[in-house]
Amino acid sequence: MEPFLRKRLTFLSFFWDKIWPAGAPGFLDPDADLEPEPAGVEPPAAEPCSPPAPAQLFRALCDFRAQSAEELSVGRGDRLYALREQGGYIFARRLSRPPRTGLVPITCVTRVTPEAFSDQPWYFSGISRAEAQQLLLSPGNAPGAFLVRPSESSHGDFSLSVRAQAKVHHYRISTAADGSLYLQKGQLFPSLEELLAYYKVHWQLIQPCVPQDKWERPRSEFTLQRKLGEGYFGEVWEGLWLGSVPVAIKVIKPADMKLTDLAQEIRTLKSLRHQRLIRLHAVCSAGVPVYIVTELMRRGSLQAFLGSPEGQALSPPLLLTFACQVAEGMSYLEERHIVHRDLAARNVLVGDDLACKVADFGLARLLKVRDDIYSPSRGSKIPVKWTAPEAAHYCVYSQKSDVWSFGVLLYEVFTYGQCPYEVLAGEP
Ligand SMILES: Nc1ncnc2c1ncn2[C@@H]1O[C@H](COP(=O)(O)OP(=O)(O)OP(=O)(O)O)[C@@H](O)[C@H]1O
Repeated sequence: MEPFLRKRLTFLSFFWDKIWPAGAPGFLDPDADLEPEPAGVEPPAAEPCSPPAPAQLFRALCDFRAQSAEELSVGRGDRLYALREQGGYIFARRLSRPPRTGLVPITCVTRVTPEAFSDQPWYFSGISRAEAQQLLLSPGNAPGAFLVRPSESSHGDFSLSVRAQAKVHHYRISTAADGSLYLQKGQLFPSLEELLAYYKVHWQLIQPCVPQDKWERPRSEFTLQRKLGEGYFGEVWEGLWLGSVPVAIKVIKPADMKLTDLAQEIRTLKSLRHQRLIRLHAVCSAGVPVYIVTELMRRGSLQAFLGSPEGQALSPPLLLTFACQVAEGMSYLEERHIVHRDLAARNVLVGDDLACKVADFGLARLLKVRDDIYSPSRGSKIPVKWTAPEAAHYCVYSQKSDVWSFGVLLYEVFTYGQCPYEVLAGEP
């Protein structure tokens, strides 16, 4: 009865709380009727069996007043669960306020993605359960500190990690069939914000976790051993971290870079993690030159590798696996709304096991602040042969211009590293 009423009449939650007080009064109670998130594999949500894909959740960007019986009035911030898309509308169920269904213009709504929370102090994207634990137990955080992170095993769901004295508890935030969120069965909320507001009161979630910059390391921990190459942003060195871990160290030329912009880009790099993207290990950004420390890819750039005797001997099916790996990395960037702007075989790196990883995805965005250099009027610094016409002519970079560059990269891959449009003078 209670779960049924709570689920159907969410707007009366205050009233249900009076009749059925919350399951976890006072401080954190790990034995409450919760979906604890066990280490390793998270349990499937107990109810219901088919939660909606995150792509079906929308949020209203503005107020919209229904003009006809088929339309649905929404207020800015309302959460909507799209049942279908229909021309320029979504036919949706409103999750906030009294639930109703109807048509809402697609221009008034935006899909809810984890990135939508990136401004929230409690939302930590791209961190694992173990990292959340380490962070919450670090000095600077006290009992009651909490954070929300994307679930590692259940795509589209979230997990809540909460510090209680010297322990951290992890709870799965599940999504019900109608798009509502819950920690305790039957205790449904239309949005993550409302769920947290409720548990802040009932569980004393005291303050969002204070981030520790685990990437920031002293420069003395790194030794430069061998110069690997040089690009627009500076030199790249093979080196050792704490005398033993092999790493690649990009030594940023201070002259060309506004440090505040660089800091913003480094923040982006820290939030991106995918097996097909170069992995950031550490940053030394106190003082100059700034070091950006990444995993070392021993076979260097894909372009150079394809031109080497070993590369020239590769079979076409292997070349196809290279292209697929790059596509996977780029697809992840697209999901995160990052435009690479400089995709080319020279910016893909190859590891010992022939794994390919996309590199320079964060730094390429600094082209925005290098307009004086990359603008079409100044011309020569644009990698013209890889750049889509609208980007080259009007500086309009998008996922579509990245797809253009990917096409050129395919040419490089299947010609074993030949330069595209070889008849055209000028490089690149
Ligand atoms: N993580 C890495 N592991 C191994 N080698 C690397 C790594 N990163 C870069 N390199 C080597 O250093 C060279 C220079 O890299 P960098 O990213 O600075 O310049 P680029 O990509 O060639 O040019 P630009 O940055 O101007 O587009 C690369 O061609 C590659 O051979």
